Amino acid sequence: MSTSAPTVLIVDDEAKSRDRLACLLAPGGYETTSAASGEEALSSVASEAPDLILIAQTMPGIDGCQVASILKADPATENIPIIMVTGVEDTGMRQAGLEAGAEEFLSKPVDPTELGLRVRNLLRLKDMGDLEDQVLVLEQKIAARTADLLRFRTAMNATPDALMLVSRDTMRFVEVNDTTCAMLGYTRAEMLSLGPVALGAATHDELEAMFEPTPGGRIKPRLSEVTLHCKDGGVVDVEIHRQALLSGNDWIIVSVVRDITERRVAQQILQYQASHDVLTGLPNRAWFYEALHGTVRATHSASPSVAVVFLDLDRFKNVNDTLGHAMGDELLVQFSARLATCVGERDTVARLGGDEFGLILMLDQDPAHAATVAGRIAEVLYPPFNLRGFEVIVTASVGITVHPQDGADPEVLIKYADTAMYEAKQAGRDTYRFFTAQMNADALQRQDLEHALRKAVENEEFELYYQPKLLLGADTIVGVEALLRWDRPGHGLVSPGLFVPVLEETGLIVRVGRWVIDTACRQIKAWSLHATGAVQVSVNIAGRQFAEGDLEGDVLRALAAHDVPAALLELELTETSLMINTERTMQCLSNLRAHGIQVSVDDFGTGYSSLAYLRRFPIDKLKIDIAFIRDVTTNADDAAIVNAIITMAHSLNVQVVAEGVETPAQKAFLLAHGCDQIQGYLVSRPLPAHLVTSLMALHAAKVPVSAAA
Ligand SMILES: Nc1nc2c(ncn2[C@@H]2O[C@H](COP(=O)(O)O[C@H]3[C@@H](O)[C@H](n4cnc5c(=O)[nH]c(N)nc54)O[C@@H]3COP(=O)(O)O)[C@@H](O)[C@H]2O)c(=O)[nH]1
Repeated sequence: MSTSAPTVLIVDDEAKSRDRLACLLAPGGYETTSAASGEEALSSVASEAPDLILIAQTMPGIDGCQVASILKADPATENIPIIMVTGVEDTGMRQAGLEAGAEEFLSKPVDPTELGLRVRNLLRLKDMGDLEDQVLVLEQKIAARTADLLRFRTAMNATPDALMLVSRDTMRFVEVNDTTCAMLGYTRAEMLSLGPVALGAATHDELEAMFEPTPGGRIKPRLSEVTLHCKDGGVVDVEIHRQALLSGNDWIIVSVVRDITERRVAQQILQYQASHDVLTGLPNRAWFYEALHGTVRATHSASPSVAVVFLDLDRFKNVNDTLGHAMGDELLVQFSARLATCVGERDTVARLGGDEFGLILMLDQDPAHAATVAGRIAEVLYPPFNLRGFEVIVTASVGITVHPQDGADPEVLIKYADTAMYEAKQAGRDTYRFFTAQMNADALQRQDLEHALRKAVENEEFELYYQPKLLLGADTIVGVEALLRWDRPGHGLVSPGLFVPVLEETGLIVRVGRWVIDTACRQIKAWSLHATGAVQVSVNIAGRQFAEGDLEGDVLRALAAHDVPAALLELELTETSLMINTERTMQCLSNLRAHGIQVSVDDFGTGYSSLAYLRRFPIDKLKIDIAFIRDVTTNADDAAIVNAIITMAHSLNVQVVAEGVETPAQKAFLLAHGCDQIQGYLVSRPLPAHLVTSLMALHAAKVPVSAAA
């Protein structure tokens, strides 16, 4: 509704009438305009619509009725009230005017009071009509806005993500969806009284930073992962995608918030699996290395010094081999639990792989604390492990190195701990060793030896020497033992006592052992073709040759390749190698023996087996270890043991060879007690094949063999 003066358009072809009407309306405060014809009236309305029209019914050209019907037919002008002014009091004319759309009639001469009343009433009615129209328009707008809002809310609530709109002015939420409320446990009203800062979603500064444009003038969206606080005190991990937007004249931040609890849990599980050992639940090697790097970096703040400890279970392989892998696993699980009780809260225990474990110990003051822990480990290992009814006793070898005294680099510390552990093994197991500089020198030397041995295998730097065995009583050479020799370039002959253990540890013995068998068979053949005649040759077989190689195949192939009778080859095995991998070893020996190959047990007496135990194996000979022969003539115990071995072996139909016989007195003792053969420096040192050939020739010519040696 207009607040300015109402406008009235006066239409009449007579100027006098127009003026009179204008005069009559002036006191009412109306603003009047005039038109002299129907055409002029229509154009005036088109340019500016009046609030009311006073129009003469009869006019030349377009008359009052025509103007009325045109205006009433147009929605833009249909609401303008029209008073038709007529000079003719005629019912037909009046009816035509009403039909054309005029609201009122006035007769000329127009009564001023009536004119005033009719104009006022019609304008009031029009105002009311305008108001209704406006209310209607407003209602329509409100309905449209409500529908918009509903659509917006429905859309917001339809997404599984939480949506939050934040006003920049207040830094509070101005709109949130149902998911937000469900996620955080607040009602919508409660949410609208809060802001992102209160939920822990961001700091005020971080939110303000959202509005900083890039150098190119863009407001960039941001992605972040945070933990939101819920109403009940709980938390929820979320990923928030934020974008600052201009909404009308206000800036808002639109945040799309996604619950990533499941993703985080999955990540944590993956992380755990990547850093922990599945079997024992202990941290794994990768984690241990990472922890050691971190500890060494922080040593000065965390602890003045740190011990790195490597631990290896002794003869764990035996448990796997004899009781099976499931029992081996069970042992590792039980051991891990015991090990964890040996360290403090700040220390680390990890499984490095197999039966190898690593510890990082915080040594507040005293490096000897590491020795205390090693002692505790020995103690917790003392009670036997119960593996589904089987009682198993286990010991461990422990190597310790201390940072920063021994080294600063984690890799070096790990190497040193490993070296110290190796030394503990070498010292007889079930003990611990602190790393020393000498150990490092030894380790480097061993590394050098290992490297040179690998080259020796490639370059075929090995040779076989042979040591004769004498048949007691007859004093004839009945065989020889093949002994490996290595002429190391630049070093000369290296003692087998030094390099054979390295060949065994590295597994190179499998390849070298195959070469020994082949070379021995070639030599048997050579002697068979020589005047000396056939000679039985025994070769030493290492335990790993049973476990890893194809010993049976190697032996049969060598015999066939050199066309050698099986009876001329003897295999010498230590008691220990017989006890490892028992089933496989026994099967292999039985098969070879079935081909006629002889089997002898070397170094007898140094292991823990009894003769009764050895009966299970298909063996032909026992070689009494040099340790019992050395003092056999002076030590009553050794004499008794040797005597007992000879008697028991004979009762089992097994021949006896005495090793390391150096004196005629030893020989006499052994002859007197029924020993079958002797081997030792008294007969001959190990010799190259051609010298053994000469020795056998001399022997055949009845030259005393001791003189030839
Ligand atoms: N798996 C393999 N092991 C092998 C092979 N060749 C040798 N070896 C083993 O190396 C160890 C040391 O051997 P070696 O230095 O050759 O010593 C042998 C003899 O020289 C020594 N011996 C012989 N008689 C005497 C003696 O009167 N006194 C004395 N002090 N030593 C003597 O004994 C060694 C032979 O021992 P054994 O094998 O137990 O019969 C040694 O363990 C070898 O077995 C190989 O090819 N494979």
